[in-house]
Amino acid sequence: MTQNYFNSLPLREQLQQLGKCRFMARSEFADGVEPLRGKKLVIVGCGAQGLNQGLNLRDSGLDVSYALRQSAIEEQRQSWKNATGNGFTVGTYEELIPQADLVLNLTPDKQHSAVVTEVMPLMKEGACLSYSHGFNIVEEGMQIREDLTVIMVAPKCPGTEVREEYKRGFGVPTLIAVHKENDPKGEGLTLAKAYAAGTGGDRAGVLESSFIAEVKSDLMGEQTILCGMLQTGSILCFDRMVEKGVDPGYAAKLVQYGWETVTEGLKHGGITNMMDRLSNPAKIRAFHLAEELKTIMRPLYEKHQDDIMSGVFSSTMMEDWGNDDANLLTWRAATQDTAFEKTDNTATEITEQEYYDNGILMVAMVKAGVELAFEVMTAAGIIDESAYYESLHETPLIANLIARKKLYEMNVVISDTAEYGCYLFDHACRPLLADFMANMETDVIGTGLGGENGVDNRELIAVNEAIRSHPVEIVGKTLRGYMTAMKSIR
Ligand SMILES: NC(=O)C1=CN([C@@H]2O[C@H](COP(=O)(O)OP(=O)(O)OC[C@H]3O[C@@H](n4cnc5c(N)ncnc54)[C@H](OP(=O)(O)O)[C@@H]3O)[C@@H](O)[C@H]2O)C=CC1
Ligand SMILES: CC[C@](O)(C(C)=O)C(=O)O
Ligand SMILES: [Mg+2]
Ligand SMILES: [Mg+2]
Repeated sequence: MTQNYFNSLPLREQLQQLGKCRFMARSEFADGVEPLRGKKLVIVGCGAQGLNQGLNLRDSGLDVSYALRQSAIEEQRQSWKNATGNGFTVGTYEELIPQADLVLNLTPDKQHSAVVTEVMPLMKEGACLSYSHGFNIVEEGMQIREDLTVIMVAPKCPGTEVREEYKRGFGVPTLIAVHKENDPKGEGLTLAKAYAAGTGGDRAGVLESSFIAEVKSDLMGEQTILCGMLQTGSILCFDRMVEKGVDPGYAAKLVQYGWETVTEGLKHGGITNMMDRLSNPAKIRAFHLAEELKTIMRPLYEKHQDDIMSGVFSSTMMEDWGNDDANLLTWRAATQDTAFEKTDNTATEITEQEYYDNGILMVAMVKAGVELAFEVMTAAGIIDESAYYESLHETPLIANLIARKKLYEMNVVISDTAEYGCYLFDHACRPLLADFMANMETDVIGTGLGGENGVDNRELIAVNEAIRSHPVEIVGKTLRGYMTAMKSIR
């Protein structure tokens, strides 16, 4: 039985690693993928991250192949199809791992202990093992052979986006880290930088972080604003509209595409721009609704962060892993069974502006969720830049997944830890918001404010000031500025 690594550290070390976050200069990537050129990169697993990272790394000139478990090869499962269908060499662990200079573990987190235990004895002396999420190291306390270097390259995006951005000539923001206990040759950072350059991450912004900061912020973001809040908001907004007589097909469409539309505004100009897309009276309504939501939900957000910090969340989830995912599978089935999921959309067109005008409550939920996640993360010692990526930055990407095929699709594409945490949040948040929702009328969700258009100038000025001065807006403006600058110099 391994021990939670974070909990084993003295407080000062915990705080130091939680606060580790340095935005790296583009010049630090001047060597590009050179440190990995000619080396053998073997990816274990060919799913959401495995396939897309592998395609990028190969297109960047690196030698990539896939080690899959024997059964996946024999049964020609999806992972085998993904890899062979894209012309990659595929082999068993025994065939490929012993020659690998870098083994990229891109299997689901719940398999990491088993996979690493099997792969590690096959790895050659002095090779490097990488992860895209620090769960196994931080929460499970996985012990890695002393001669091996252990790094993390964690794209802050779903795998599909990792590939799409690369094909557009860019990349996605990425956190890199070296596990302090496993850097025998002092080459971890060089390898992590080359790997991040190979995926295109260096063109979008790389944070030098720690395994701990990545895990504690990633889990928080995905459970609360990214997936939990959007799932809860979808179900509550749909059900309330139908209850109040809105056509179910219209309600389903407004919710399914509404998140994507309003968070497109967020992507370009933060909460300020998303709120500016509303009329002045609607903005003031959304602002007050968001304030109310923040008051009601703050204890829940804090509970999620506390449980993540203490290890309660991970041990609860690991119990479910040991129980053949009994809870996860029940919750997944229940999500598929919601009225929102099962209702067909109307064929009637909803214009871009109508999504804002008739979705004031959805805008308020996004604002409240992003701000709360950011506030609670930073209060726990996570640095603003990390908190921004794990809240505001990723929200539009997850909203895109809902636009594709509603909540089921979102839960399929995100990682297993994200899916589990999303259900936990959703099941606690829906009852918490029951009284609040009972007061919502169709003017804020479904039909819009109509002729209501008077505002008090002083109130509008105060609301605008409060929106613009939130810390997530300050750091967001800087980070989006870097991304725009990087795009424009290519
Ligand atoms: N999903 C995402 O967008 C993100 C994921 N990450 C991280 O990336 C890592 C990979 O996650 P993700 O891409 O979602 O994983 P997926 O669930 O998409 O892919 C899993 C792959 O691993 C294989 N696999 C499953 N079980 C085992 C096992 N026991 N032994 C060996 N191979 C196995 C599967 O193939 P088969 O079953 O055919 O063998 C499949 O190819 C995780 O650490 C995750 O936290 C980080 C950022 C975002
Ligand atoms: C949903 C969030 C994420 O953390 C991600 C795509 O970054 C995941 O684990 O899937
Ligand atoms: Mg993430
Ligand atoms: Mg995650």
